[in-house]
Amino acid sequence: MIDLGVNIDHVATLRQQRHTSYPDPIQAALRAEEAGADLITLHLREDRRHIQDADVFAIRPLLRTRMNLECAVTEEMLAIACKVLPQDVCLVPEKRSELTTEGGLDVVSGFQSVKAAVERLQSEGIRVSLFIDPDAQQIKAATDTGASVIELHTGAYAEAKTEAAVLVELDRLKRAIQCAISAGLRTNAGHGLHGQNVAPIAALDGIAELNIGHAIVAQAIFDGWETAIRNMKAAIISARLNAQRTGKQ
Ligand SMILES: CC(=O)[C@@H](O)[C@H](O)COP(=O)(O)O
Ligand SMILES: NCC(=O)COP(=O)(O)O
Repeated sequence: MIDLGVNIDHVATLRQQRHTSYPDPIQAALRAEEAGADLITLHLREDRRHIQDADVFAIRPLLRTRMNLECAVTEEMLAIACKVLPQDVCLVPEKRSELTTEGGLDVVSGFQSVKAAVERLQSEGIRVSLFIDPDAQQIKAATDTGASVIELHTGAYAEAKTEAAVLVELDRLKRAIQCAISAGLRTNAGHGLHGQNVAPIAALDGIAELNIGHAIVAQAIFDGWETAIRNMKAAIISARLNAQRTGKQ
């Protein structure tokens, strides 16, 4: 109905803070699957601030669900992805100085390099997703690269400060979903989602998967890892069922 991808990046952030061996992202991934994660998402950043190459290689054969590897469109990352062979790769923009991924990949400006990356990954049997802003031009360009999936960046929605601004962002997302679905794209979403803001996004018919990390790791401090995942999954499924029952999105 709607998949939950649990992003384990910030389990690794905590480990890297002290260069200890714990908390272990491998254990986080396997226990996330037990708690109901439909896939495991992890972002191998160029600066290796959280997930390390060894984590990606170790986790890949152990997963019973699927791996969604997020990475930048660089020769180094594409070569790693072609060695790891995750089921999904999500191509994301990266800025070294950013705290987190600030916006979507500019597929319009970087069309040739994104298209070449999509073709290279697909030739290895990897499904490719493009992490983009909810924008019709970006969706058109994403479709033209031959990618079959997009992930809509929900950061602007998550950061909207007033009710009116939230509604504007939700409307942008709704229009983007319609546009993507008409183009035949599987449409995922994520970034900045948490227990208090996830329901309106999960309710949007057409969203196939939500990727959520930072808030689950944060909530796990209070509730425990598995409970935080189970509660997030219950929240998104209940929002979707409620929308289907009432016809309201
Ligand atoms: C691309 C994306 O949205 C995720 O990778 C998520 O933001 C977690 O990683 P960072 O916090 O390092 O951006
Ligand atoms: N692609 C978004 C993602 O994987 C999770 O983002 P966040 O929940 O850590 O902000």
